[in-house]
Amino acid sequence: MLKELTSVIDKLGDVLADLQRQENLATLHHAQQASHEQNNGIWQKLFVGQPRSTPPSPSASDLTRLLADFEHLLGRLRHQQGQLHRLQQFNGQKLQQVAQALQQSPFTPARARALLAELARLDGGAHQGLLWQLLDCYQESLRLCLEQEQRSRAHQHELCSRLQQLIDELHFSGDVGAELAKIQSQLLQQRDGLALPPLCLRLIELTIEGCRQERQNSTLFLARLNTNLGEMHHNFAISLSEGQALFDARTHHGHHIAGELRAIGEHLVSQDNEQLKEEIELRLRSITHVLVQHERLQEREQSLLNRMNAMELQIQELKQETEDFKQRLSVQSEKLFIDSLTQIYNRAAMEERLEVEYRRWLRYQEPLCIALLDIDYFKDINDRYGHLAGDKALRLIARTIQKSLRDSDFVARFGGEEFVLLLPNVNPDKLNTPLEKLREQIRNIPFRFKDERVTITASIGATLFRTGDSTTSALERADQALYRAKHAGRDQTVMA
Ligand SMILES: Nc1nc2c(ncn2[C@@H]2O[C@H](COP(=O)(O)OP(=O)(O)OP(=O)(O)O)[C@@H](O)[C@H]2O)c(=O)[nH]1
Repeated sequence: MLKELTSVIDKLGDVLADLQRQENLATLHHAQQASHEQNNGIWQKLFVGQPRSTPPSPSASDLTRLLADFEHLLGRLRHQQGQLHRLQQFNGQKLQQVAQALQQSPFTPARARALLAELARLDGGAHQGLLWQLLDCYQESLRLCLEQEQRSRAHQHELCSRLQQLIDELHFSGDVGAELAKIQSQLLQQRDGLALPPLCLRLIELTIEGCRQERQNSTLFLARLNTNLGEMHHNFAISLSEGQALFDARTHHGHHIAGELRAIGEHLVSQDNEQLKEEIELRLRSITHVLVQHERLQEREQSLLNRMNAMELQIQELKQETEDFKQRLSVQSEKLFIDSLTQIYNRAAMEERLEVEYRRWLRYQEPLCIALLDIDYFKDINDRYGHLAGDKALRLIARTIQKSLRDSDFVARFGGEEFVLLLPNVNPDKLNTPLEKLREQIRNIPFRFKDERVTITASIGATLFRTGDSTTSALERADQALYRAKHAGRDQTVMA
């Protein structure tokens, strides 16, 4: 997919370069035509009547706008290409790790091993992220089968809900989509832990199948786009050389006419009458000949302009198609960075953003805070009011955190009931204030489960980046601070 995208981006780059050349030519053409008309205007009026007004070139007036649009589009596509590439690398590594762990496990059955081999051959593309999570669930379900019944029930429930969330993120249509929906409802009533591993495997198979189909569709779409761009590139090249040839010919004719007129002027002063008459007749025949050719050139120019009009339409259509494609890409990469339950950023997005903020911190040394927020006794909420109540609480808490932060701050669901916050450019002396305010806001959310008013609290561990820190060392320090907050009785903020 990335390869096809790269080739489309390259083609767009070619078309953009053509557009730029076309614009330069149009500008030059207009400038030279203006000066040419100024020089010969009087003579033209004398011999040809009013100068024929050339219809305004559509490309000249609209090219600048098109160029800016194309450049913008190209820039955004390149940016998205980079983002996708990094994310695919991350997900690819994760996929490899989980697959390796499964390969090495003595409990992995033959069907799963066959699927792992298939996965190694498949380029999962945009779905690598989901695939490694599904493999992770599968590994977990195998482990649950081997565990004691008592402990495994809660975990089994959790795993079912995780799998349902993952299915939510898959947007396959047709048979694959229908079977996924069936599995999702099976997961709702899942009682038997032993049935989970085969269900997981079926999910992985379906994801691979869906991936293949989606890849096929994307490849077809990109191939069509690529062909269209290729044709456009070709047409541009032809029009460009045709335009250049016409321009050269018109300039040549202009010089010719000017030369003839100059010669007439010279003869007027130096020759006697009879000779002068012959000379002028000869010159006029020559000028008439040039003017006929000139008319033909103008017809050719008119047809070139018509072709360019048609090409502009083609460009607009192509732009629309590329815009649609960009939209699809955006939706896809957004989905890759958004947590499906809470609709805030997920861990992958956090890792991207952390890198960006860290590099900015290294460069400008403005205070950067990283904080971990973990909901207290969340397991009790699940156990007492059910998993769905737990999910609802997570959604509300995520929304509360998001609302409480400044626009420049960042929050992501780190996993389970844990969130990570990045607060750039904070006042180190007043760092506690926004974090304590946030903790209070969570505590004051009016939860109501089974007609009971429930207070949910959170613990926060936070730290500022220090000289010599890496992203990992700062994150570990925030984690230790969170650990201390939990052990000191929860519902508090600890700075490290
Ligand atoms: N409903 C729901 N629960 C989840 C989700 N992800 C993780 N959990 C639950 O979050 C709970 C976390 O439990 P623990 O790690 O023991 O932590 P805790 O109960 O919050 O206790 P402390 O963190 O020590 O205060 C587990 O029961 C998980 O099942 C989810 O997406 N939805």
